[in-house]
Amino acid sequence: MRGLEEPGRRPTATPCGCVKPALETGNLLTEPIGYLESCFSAKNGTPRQPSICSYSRACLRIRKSIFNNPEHSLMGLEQFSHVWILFVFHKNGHLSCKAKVQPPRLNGAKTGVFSTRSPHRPNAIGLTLAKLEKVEGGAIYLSGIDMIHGTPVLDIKPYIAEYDSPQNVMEPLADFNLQNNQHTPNTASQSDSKTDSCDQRQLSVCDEPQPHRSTKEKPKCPEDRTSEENYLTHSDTARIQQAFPMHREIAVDFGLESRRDQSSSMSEEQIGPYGPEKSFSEKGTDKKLERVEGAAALQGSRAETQPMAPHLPAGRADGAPCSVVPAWVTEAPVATLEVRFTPHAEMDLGQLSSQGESDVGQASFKYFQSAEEAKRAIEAVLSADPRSVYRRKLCQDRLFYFTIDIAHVTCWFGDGFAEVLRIKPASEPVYMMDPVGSLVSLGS
Ligand SMILES: C[S@@+](CC[C@H](N)C(=O)[O-])C[C@H]1O[C@@H](n2cnc3c(N)ncnc32)[C@H](O)[C@@H]1O
Repeated sequence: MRGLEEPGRRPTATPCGCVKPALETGNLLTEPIGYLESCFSAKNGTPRQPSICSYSRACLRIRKSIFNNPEHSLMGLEQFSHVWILFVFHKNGHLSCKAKVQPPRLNGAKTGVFSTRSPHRPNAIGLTLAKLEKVEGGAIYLSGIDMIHGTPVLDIKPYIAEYDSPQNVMEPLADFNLQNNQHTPNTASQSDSKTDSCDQRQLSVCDEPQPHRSTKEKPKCPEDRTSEENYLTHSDTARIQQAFPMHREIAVDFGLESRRDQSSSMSEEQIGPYGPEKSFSEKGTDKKLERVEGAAALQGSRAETQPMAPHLPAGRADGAPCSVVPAWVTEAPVATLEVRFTPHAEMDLGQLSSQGESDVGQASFKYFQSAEEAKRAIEAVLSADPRSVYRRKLCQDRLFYFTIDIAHVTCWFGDGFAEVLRIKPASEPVYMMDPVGSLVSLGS
């Protein structure tokens, strides 16, 4: 921002020599308002976005150390159907990130971290739009979440479509140049053909991101980028999607000009959902993905996102779009998987749900209301293919495990399907503890 000094990470002195308070420099010392009790105990199997599994449930109790009467802080919230949850990606493993990441949907292609929902960002803050099931005393109950158990929550804000959804905003679109019936979106930045060695990584471990360059370090490599404009005409409009809370999308083909010359295929690669790793281009092109146009171009040994045909949501009365996302956001890199349960797994699930009724001391589901709901949740998680791209490509035959509620699920993946083999009680139910001295320091 022009005119504003980059505060860096040091306290800033005013002309009179006083040190500015941390708040003014943006070096906020946060204190979680609570720790999420979630049906997902670990990152593995946790949906990548809240829309994937509407049965994913969680509870958040406001800590008494924040408000003596936590219920006072939630007064009125029950009148909202959805809430924004701001939280810390506390299980990132490290406090560092890279300028470019490889989101799963880009199949190994890189894009700027700020154009993604990657957990690995300069301030490890997540933002989830969740359904507010109920408010009870000093606690809220949520569904459709993508956070793991124990996630420190920083804030809750009501979702207000009138403010939060561009379809309700009456101002002219700032992100588009509407000239001669052409939209010029702010396209993803495109690196030139030089290789940014900062971003070259070795593909060496399964599911774990490699150590990243600390954000405290100055970038060692110049970020040489040229931006390229991408034009869509109204008449060429390709897809309409309407953005509602919880991602109800309506996609309508409107046949737009795609830049086939630049972006005929997508690649897929990752370690962990966002681990920037060896690009898929190094391993050849996945035919299945070629249908996804305009999302990522593969250049030599690396893949970068290219300017692409954005998806236009249903427009306003004047025909202008309300919001735009690049095609890679809405085009799934792999088809939705069919989910099967072996008879053994079905039996396991039945036993698990009835355990609470018969066995003293054994808990039945904590977040699901029935075995049927648990089954639907497992189906939702698996049909979205929760594996990292690394696993998808290089560990195809390995069993995949995840824990949801009290169920420890073992499955395997075949061509176009996932099959649940076993469902056992999770060995360690996770109990919540309210850690003492749980200040999370941001930006310092
Ligand atoms: C891609 S992020 C998106 C989160 C949020 N909807 C957003 O856009 O900021 C969701 C993934 O983050 C990971 N995750 C969830 N809670 C986490 C936590 N507390 N610490 C680290 N990673 C977490 C899980 O692997 C999950 O699939």
